[in-house]
Amino acid sequence: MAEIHLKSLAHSYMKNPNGDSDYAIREMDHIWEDGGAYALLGPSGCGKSTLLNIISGLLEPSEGQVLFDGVEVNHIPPEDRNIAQVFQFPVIYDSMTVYDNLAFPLRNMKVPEVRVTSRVNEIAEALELTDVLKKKASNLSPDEKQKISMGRGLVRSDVSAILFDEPLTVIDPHLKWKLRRKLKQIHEQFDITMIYVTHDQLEASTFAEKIAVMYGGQIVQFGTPRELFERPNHAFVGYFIGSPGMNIIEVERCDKGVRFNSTDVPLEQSLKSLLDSLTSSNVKLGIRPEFIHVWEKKTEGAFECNLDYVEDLGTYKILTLNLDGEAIKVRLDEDRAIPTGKIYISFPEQWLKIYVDEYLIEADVTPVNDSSEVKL
Ligand SMILES: Nc1ncnc2c1ncn2[C@@H]1O[C@H](COP(=O)(O)OP(=O)(O)OP(=O)(O)O)[C@@H](O)[C@H]1O
Repeated sequence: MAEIHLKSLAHSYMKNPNGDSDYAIREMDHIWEDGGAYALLGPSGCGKSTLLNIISGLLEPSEGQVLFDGVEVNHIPPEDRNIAQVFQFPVIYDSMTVYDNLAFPLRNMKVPEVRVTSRVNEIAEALELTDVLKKKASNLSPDEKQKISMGRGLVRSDVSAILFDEPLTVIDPHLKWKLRRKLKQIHEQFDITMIYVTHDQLEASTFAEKIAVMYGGQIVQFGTPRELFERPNHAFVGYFIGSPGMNIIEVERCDKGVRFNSTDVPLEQSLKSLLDSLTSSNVKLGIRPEFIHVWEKKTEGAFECNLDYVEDLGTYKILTLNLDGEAIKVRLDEDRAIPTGKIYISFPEQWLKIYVDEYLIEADVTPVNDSSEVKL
């Protein structure tokens, strides 16, 4: 196992890059600690596969270093890096039995057959493949095939890390959840560093202890699911995490705090002072739909809105409100009645976030309580 350190790492597919937009990975420093279960989450094209391929050695970075336990591996080929990679589509030998598929990486390394047998049986049991060990791989379902791919990564005891590149893409939705749980169990059992690439926040948060959110070739936040939800460091994280994502409104400074159209939103004094000390005019207000208070009557500090429409999603409802020309999403529990007539909303101070040049600014930093699970 190994700690994976990406040091001043950047990658451009171009020979002579000229500016940020020519880079698939913009300069980053990041450490994946030994034995962690991580997700790399981000939209299509943000650089996830490029980063994974750099770690596995399929791609050499154009700048910076990849260090395994402090040793640079930039020029070490994938087969000598002790990294297993599981791709979207299962990489297995269809004509071989499941047993021979799992044994293949060990036999390649000339591991004695007795040890091959015990390791293959151990991995097959962990992945619930014992009953199909003698079957030809070609006769199996896509999820069983993907489990063989995972097993081929796990079977080598010298593996430093397993990288999963959207491994559940070809799996039926009802089996995805089962396989994710299995992966989590496997991580606990074998204690291997795992990095799981996905663009699906639910997959990321059910698998990973910590999630790296990528956007535009950079890791914009690395944190627990709760940290990403309660304190998005970057406006993109606010928008991308949560269903629906954070309400993000472009604002300008005013006497009390910030303003959009003719609506003034007061800010707590220390936050306002911090905002006033910065010069950028790229200022945004963020508030999660879950944290907005809904009132049925005019209430001090609450804003009057019109209800545009309601989506009933069973366990909760999403209201789309019009607040002074801005569409604001509010999430209400199923047992809350939808107010009729005018609706009044307020933004509790602790959940009101201010972003300057897309990054969160905070006057008082209180730690996020990570003891309970977060629902995304
Ligand atoms: N071989 C390549 N040559 C040139 N540009 C590439 C190559 N591979 C990827 N890119 C570009 O690099 C950027 C990052 O791509 P990458 O595939 O790493 O993103 P991703 O987050 O994995 O996306 P997806 O989820 O769609 O696979 C994109 O702009 C992409 O077009």
